[in-house]
Amino acid sequence: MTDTQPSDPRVALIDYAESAIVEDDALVAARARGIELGAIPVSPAVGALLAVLARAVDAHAVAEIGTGTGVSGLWLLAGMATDGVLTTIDPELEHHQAARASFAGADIASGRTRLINGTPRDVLPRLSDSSYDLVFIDGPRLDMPRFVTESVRMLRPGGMLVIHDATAQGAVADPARTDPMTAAAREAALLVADDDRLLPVVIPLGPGVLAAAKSR
Ligand SMILES: C[S@@+](CC[C@H](N)C(=O)[O-])C[C@H]1O[C@@H](n2cnc3c(N)ncnc32)[C@H](O)[C@@H]1O
Repeated sequence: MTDTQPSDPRVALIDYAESAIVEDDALVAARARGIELGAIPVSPAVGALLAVLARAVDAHAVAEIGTGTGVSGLWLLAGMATDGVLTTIDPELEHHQAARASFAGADIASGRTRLINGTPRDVLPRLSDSSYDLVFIDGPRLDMPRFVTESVRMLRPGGMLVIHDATAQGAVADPARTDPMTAAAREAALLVADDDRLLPVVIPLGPGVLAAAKSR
C-alpha cells in the first residue's frame, strides 16, 4: 500500500481536458467578472466545446439564454462566422453591463452582439421560428423544459441545441433524486429524447453538457 492512491483516470481525463484550454486575457477578465458577480461562467473546456459546435454548424445567428458576464458568449463568438450575431438574454442589468465590458475587451464589434435585458418568458416568444443556427441554454434550471421547447422552435433545420448542466450535475441518473431542480432537468432531457427531430449526446465536461442536432 502506498500513501497515494492512483488517481481515477476519468477525473484525470477531465482535468486534462480543462487544463488543455488556455484562455486569453479578455476571457480571463470576463471570467473574473463572472465570479465576482456570482454569474458562474462555463468552464474553459465547455467554452471551447461551444466554439467548436458553433464552427461545426457555420453559425451566423446564435441565441443564448443566460448571458452572465459574457464568458460563454466570447467562446461562441470565437467559433461563429466573422459577421455572425450573438443574441443573448439576461434579466440582470449588472450582468449585461459586465458582458458589454467583456465583449469590448475582446474587440468584438458592437454589431455582433444583441443583448436583450429581460426574462426569457417575455423575450423568447418574440424570437423567430427556425432562424438560429445554435441555441445555448445557461439560465435557471427550473425553467429548462420551457427553454428547450422554445429553443427547438427557434432552431433552423440542421441547427444545434446546447444545454449547460443538463443533467443537474449527474443527479438525473439517480432515481432517488426528486427535488425540483433534478425533476426539471429530467423533464428537459425527456423533451429532447422524445423529439424525433433531435439527435442528442451528453458530454461530460463541466457539470455536463447536452448537445442535440436538429434534423435537416
Ligand atoms: C450561470 S450564469 C450564465 C453564465 C454565462 N453563460 C457565462 O458562461 O458567462 C446564469 C445567468 O442566468 C441569468 N438568469 C437568471 N434568471 C434568468 C432568467 N429567468 N432567464 C435568463 N437568464 C436568467 C443570471 O442573471 C445569470 O447571468
